[in-house]
Amino acid sequence: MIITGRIMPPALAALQEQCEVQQWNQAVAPQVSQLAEWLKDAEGLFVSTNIAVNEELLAAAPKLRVIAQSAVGYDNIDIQACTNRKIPFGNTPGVLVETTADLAFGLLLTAARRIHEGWDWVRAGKWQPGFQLPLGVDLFGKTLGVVGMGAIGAAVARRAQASGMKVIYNNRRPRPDQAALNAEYCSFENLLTESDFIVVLTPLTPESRGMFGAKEFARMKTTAYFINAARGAVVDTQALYTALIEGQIAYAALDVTDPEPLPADHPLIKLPNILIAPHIGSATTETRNRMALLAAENLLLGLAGKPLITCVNPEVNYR
Ligand SMILES: NC(=O)C1=CN([C@@H]2O[C@H](COP(=O)(O)OP(=O)(O)OC[C@H]3O[C@@H](n4cnc5c(N)ncnc54)[C@H](O)[C@@H]3O)[C@@H](O)[C@H]2O)C=CC1
Ligand SMILES: O=C(O)C(=O)CO
Repeated sequence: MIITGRIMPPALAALQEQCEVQQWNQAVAPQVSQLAEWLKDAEGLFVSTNIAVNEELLAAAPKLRVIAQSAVGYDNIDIQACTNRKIPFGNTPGVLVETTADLAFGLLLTAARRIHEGWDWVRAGKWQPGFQLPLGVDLFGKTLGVVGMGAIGAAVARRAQASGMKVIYNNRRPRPDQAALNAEYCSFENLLTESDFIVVLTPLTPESRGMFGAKEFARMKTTAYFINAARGAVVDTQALYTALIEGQIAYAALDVTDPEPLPADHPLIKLPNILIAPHIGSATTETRNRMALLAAENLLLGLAGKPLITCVNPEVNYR
């Protein structure tokens, strides 16, 4: 089997105990051509989100019987192409929910209270008597709009409610547990106009790609804070840049960008009203171990011809 990047040691050990493992050990993800020799004979593939599993890769790996990814989002995977070849694909839902919600809500709180700007001032020796930093904004009493009220969205909603915020949300459909969530379903258009803070947690799909563009930013409050912890391409980056420089919205906080990594000279980085984290939503030791172990378990099950625990294309999962 092949591992296309570095993975957490316990998961690596579990895989090495049971299979012959070929691992790509460089920081930059491999091209299909660089894996060609390994792919010819590989029966299992352990990937991460920085590699595309597409027709080209699958055609180079005729013996593949299972693919596992240590991430919940799978916009980098051509699921139909896997299904056509009867290859089950497993992701890692659930195990990263609270950790990613902490980061998304942490971005919201940090941006609202300008914690990162304050620290920059202190570190630069600018802390003088009197207060010269721009003031932050309160969370309590404000409205949070969650776009994509799935597992992580709901965990963010709970954090916001504990901070005294009202929560509204937009989803593909209203949630059956809406009363327990204590959050009101509303149209995408109304969410844009009513929210003081917007947190995006949808998967990246053909429908959600570019769903935040010039028209959507123009509808938001000029005081709105926009937080994206989903995937960079859900947002039109140029439109976000324009909205921030023209004051159509107040602030953005991003854990994901388009492109990724964001080049060091990218115009977004120079803006005063933005906070960007390098895609660290699930990046704690505990959660990265849980994710890698679940992916390793999926992979070993698939190789044994048994059902994967979390399979995105159940019609070809083993039975
Ligand atoms: N920043 C990071 O490190 C991480 C990012 N993610 C991203 O967050 C996404 C969500 O993860 P989960 O909450 O576990 O998934 P989930 O499947 O539980 O929730 C996704 C929700 O989005 C809704 N949705 C789908 N398309 C939509 C659309 N066009 N408009 C409105 N709502 C839509 C679905 O109905 C569902 O309720 C992942 O797909 C991934 O891309 C996930 C983990 C870590
Ligand atoms: O799980 C995911 O989808 C991620 O983005 C990485 O944690």
